[in-house]
Amino acid sequence: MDTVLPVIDISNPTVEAGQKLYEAAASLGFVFIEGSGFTSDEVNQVFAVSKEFFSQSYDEKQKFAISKANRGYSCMNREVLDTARNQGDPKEAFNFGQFKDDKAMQQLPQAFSNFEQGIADFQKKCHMTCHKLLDLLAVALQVDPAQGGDEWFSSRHDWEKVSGSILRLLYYPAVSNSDGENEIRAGAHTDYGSMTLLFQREGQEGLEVLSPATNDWIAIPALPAKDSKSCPPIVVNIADQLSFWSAGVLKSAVHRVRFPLQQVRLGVDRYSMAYFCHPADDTLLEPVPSPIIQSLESEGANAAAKSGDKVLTAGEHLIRRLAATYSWKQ
Ligand SMILES: O=C(O)CCC(=O)C(=O)O
Ligand SMILES: [Fe+2]
Repeated sequence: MDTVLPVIDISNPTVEAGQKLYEAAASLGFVFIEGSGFTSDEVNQVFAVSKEFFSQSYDEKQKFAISKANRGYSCMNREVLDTARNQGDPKEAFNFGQFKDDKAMQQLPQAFSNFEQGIADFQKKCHMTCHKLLDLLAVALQVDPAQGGDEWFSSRHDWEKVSGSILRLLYYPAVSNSDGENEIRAGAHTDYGSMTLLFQREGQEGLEVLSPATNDWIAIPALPAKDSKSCPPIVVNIADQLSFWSAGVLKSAVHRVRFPLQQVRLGVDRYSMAYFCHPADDTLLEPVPSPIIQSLESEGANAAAKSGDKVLTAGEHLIRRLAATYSWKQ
């Protein structure tokens, strides 16, 4: 399929699929994947409970207000993704932290506690999809087999270990003013972790990526599913920690959400879901043993290692970023 982004079938994770993923990750940093194994039913069920939750009153939702651990409900205008704009995003979100033995480690509103197993399964499947993508990237980057090879990245994203990984449900209410087209729904930002999976719905577009080559905003479509059983292609983007780690070889692209004119006219809401995959908190963001990455001595983790500075862990890296977004004091 020809779209602004390549669509990579990962049902058969061949070296060619890995090469294609790597090329996309090293250029725009955004790509579509299909063949992930998610069914349309699985995805629709999570969208359904998301809608149920967000349709409740402010007071009801505020009972689960976001904690310093980055879990819970973030209300309209709470989050300032683009700190240069100094203006909150007109969107709502609910963050699920990690589950343990299929149980949430946070208090859940009823819309979600009624479907706890479904959310736990969905989150784990997201994480395992990221493992698959990380393995494909490690192959393409020729990571030294003696030091972990294909599993160099995924072994640092152990599902059982504590990490900043978050499943986030997002709700962007329709805008009523005619100038809505110019409204930014989620300010320009890069994501913080290793990579993000983004589930969108047809007819609710709005995601845009800044092209490093032309400095233009590229509208990302919401593609239809290839058959009635599978979910639509999922957007994957590289995030800051993987970019830093790979000495900038993999690109963490700036993106934002606005409402295209057509959506404003129709008055549609946008619902999306993002899985932010992070390394385990205690992972050292040290140089990757890849011949492609090692030569870049003045970048990211390579430069930090060379300067003799303390090597940051993924957990420390994340705390710095969250403090900026939510104006927390460190
Ligand atoms: O809702 C979207 O499409 C994107 C959201 C996003 O980029 C984020 O929450 O980091
Ligand atoms: Fe994002």
